[in-house]
Amino acid sequence: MLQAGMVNALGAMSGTSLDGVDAALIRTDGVTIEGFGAHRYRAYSDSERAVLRAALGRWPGEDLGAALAVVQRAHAEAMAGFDGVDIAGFHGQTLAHEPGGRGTHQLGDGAALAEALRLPVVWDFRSSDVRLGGQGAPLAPFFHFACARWIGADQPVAFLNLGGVGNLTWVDPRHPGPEAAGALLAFDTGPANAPLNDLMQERRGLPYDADGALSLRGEVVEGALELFLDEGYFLKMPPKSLDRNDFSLMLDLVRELGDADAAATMCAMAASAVMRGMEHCPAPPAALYVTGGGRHNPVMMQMLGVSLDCPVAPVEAVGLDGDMLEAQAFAYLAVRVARGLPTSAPGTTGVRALVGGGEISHPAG
Ligand SMILES: Nc1ncnc2c1ncn2[C@@H]1O[C@H](COP(=O)(O)OP(=O)(O)OP(=O)(O)O)[C@@H](O)[C@H]1O
Ligand SMILES: CC(=O)N[C@H]1[C@@H]2OC[C@@H](O2)[C@@H](O)[C@@H]1O[C@H](C)C(=O)O
Repeated sequence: MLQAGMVNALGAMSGTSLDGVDAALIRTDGVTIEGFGAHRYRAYSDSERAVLRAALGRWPGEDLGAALAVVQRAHAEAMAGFDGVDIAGFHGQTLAHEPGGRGTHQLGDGAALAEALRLPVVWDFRSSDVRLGGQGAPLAPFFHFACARWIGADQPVAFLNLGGVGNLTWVDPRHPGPEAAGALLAFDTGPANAPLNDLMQERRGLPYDADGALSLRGEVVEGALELFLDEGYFLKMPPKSLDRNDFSLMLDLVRELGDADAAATMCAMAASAVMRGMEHCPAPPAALYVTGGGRHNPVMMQMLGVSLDCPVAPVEAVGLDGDMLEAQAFAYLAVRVARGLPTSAPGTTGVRALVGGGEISHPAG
């Protein structure tokens, strides 16, 4: 087991948007963040993305050779050449997520990556949580607790990740640690960018609505928004988590709309899902800090700002890097796993007791 003390951890994340791999260094003992280091983004090529897209929804045992080769190559490239790394965290690519059913599937071979990088690699972070009755997601909340301390928060704050799917963490940093009952409440809010990306691909042949250019020109269609908010998911109490395509109905709801109105309405759906999610928070947070690609969409940000009762700002406002926060999270979690510390709790994934998820692979010799 890794001894207590500060180490340099390199984390990598390939998110549900399938855009590429983020890799980032942090210095931590798995409790406190001492500082952040170098980072890199390695994009998937169009052909690599097509291979990964075709593998979505597949489970271990199915034909995944081509997708696995893409994941391994992209991560080996993204994570190579960083100086002074002690340990690595490898999330893998989520292909399927069905916590109450078949489980959760992150494609990736940590043992092979440990050989390629010649580093100890922590991987398969979510399975044990699911096996013990948890959602297996979100897992960033323990890191968010450390971030709240790092930014000097002395009252509850919230972090919102607007990735393909949205997830919200409410943190009370006055507790002694993230494992304390009541320190964290976290869950997936609903779809964020994934359906908007699918719309852009379908109608414009573009991967996403860059800087909200199309959404800015549209009007929100209230009828479609109301139908969306009728979904039972929003009434469900946390814990709750989503697969990328759980809300494919969203595209159907905007099918008859013009491109700009459809895009604007989808932004409103993502923002309203967050608004509904905020109702679950035990107390209003002092601020909501937004991370993930959606913070670059001014329409989504503006809608959040007007609909929430607390200040809304990108995480950069408090000195964090919203493009790298998830990669940093899996670096931090890798150190926790290696030190035998928990990575999820009843308030984050709904697991019955504290769980430290993840396997550790060491390079041979
Ligand atoms: N400049 C921009 N303008 C508008 N949207 C953007 C911009 N940059 C990124 N995005 C959106 O953010 C998405 C990527 O976000 P991010 O990298 O946080 O997602 P992810 O990590 O793949 O997803 P998840 O967190 O669900 O696993 C893009 O697919 C796009 O929809
Ligand atoms: C199963 C899975 O990969 N879930 C992701 C996804 O992307 C956002 C949201 O859905 C969140 O639940 C999670 O990722 C973040 C990093 C998390 O675990 O905290």
